[in-house]
Amino acid sequence: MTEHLVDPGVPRDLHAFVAGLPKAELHVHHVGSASPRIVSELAARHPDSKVPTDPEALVDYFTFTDFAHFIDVYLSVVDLIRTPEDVRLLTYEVARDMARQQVRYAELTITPFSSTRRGIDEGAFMDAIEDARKAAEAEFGTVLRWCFDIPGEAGLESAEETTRLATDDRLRPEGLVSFGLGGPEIGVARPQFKPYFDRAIAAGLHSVPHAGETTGPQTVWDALTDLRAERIGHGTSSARDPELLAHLAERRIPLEVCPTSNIATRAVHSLDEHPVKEFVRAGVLVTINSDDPPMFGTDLNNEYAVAARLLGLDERGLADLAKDAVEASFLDAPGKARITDEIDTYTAAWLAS
Ligand SMILES: Nc1ncnc2c1ncn2[C@@H]1O[C@H](CCC(=O)c2cccc(C(=O)O)c2)[C@@H](O)[C@H]1O
Ligand SMILES: [Zn+2]
Repeated sequence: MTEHLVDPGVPRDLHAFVAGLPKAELHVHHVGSASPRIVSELAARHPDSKVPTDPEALVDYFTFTDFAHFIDVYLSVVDLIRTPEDVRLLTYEVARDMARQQVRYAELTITPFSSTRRGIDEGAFMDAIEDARKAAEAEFGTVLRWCFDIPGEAGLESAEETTRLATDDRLRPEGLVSFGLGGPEIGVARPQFKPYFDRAIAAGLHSVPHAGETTGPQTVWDALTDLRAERIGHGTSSARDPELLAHLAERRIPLEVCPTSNIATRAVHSLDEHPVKEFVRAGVLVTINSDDPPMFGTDLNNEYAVAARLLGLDERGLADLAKDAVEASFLDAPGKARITDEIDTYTAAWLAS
């Protein structure tokens, strides 16, 4: 964890434990993971961009007034990715940053529509992410899988295009495991995307839409009923509906909780008011994630430290949280067993020292 991300409410040795803990991340966006280092490199390639390259100016640039402002800024970073080589660089360097945090496995949410509509050739796009995935696994030991998401606000044209890219056997990349829906929720009702999710699910993809991040619990119900969600991106407003919490707990539908993101986009007022405690109390399977880490001034290790503070966890509690993410992932059984064993071995050695 970088020095500025030390949560003062968490003991230093717990931070050190988290830094070395093998982890899986299930909710993290491709473009939203571009660190200042990566943004600078991309901006140097495309100097006409309005995105600042200086890390200090980026901190201001990445301060959001609300969710809509966040999406505007997000799209300005999307505009920096113009060639298949940009896509490859971003993907490979994001994996390097993950490996530094002992992330062994990540499902990275990619919005291919945003790149193809900006003129990147679809085949070259797929080759770029796959090439980076294979290089990252070989060189950093981090296994990447993809979730292709529909940018809902871009309309049904984007839903059609994303579904085509995710299901056409000639295009669909080997690393693709799931299908999502992102962007603003207000005015973007989930049920209209049912036919697209039906096609993606029929093609063998898992359903993982964002829901209940910026709208109420009905959006989560819609994601469950119409989009057959197997996990929910955020699901923050589920806390307002006890029946929904009971349903999520009973069906073992995990929530992909991203605490700092919810504060940065002003979906939740403060960390102390974050409903993660209520989720755990209701027996819902919680996974901890970073969403768009550099844009929110966080990283996955910091999100685990925040969770430790909000949930009162010690080393064993944090190891259980890390194992829950592995369990909720779409990794195969031997892959899950390998990371789970590694978490147990690491934790036992730490506690014995
Ligand atoms: N916390 C988040 N919660 C939700 N989504 C998040 C979050 N973080 C990142 N995203 C990403 O933002 C994208 C938004 C893209 C979008 O709205 C849009 C609209 C119109 C045109 C275009 C275009 O490309 O031309 C794009 C989503 O697809 C998603 O992957
Ligand atoms: Zn997200």
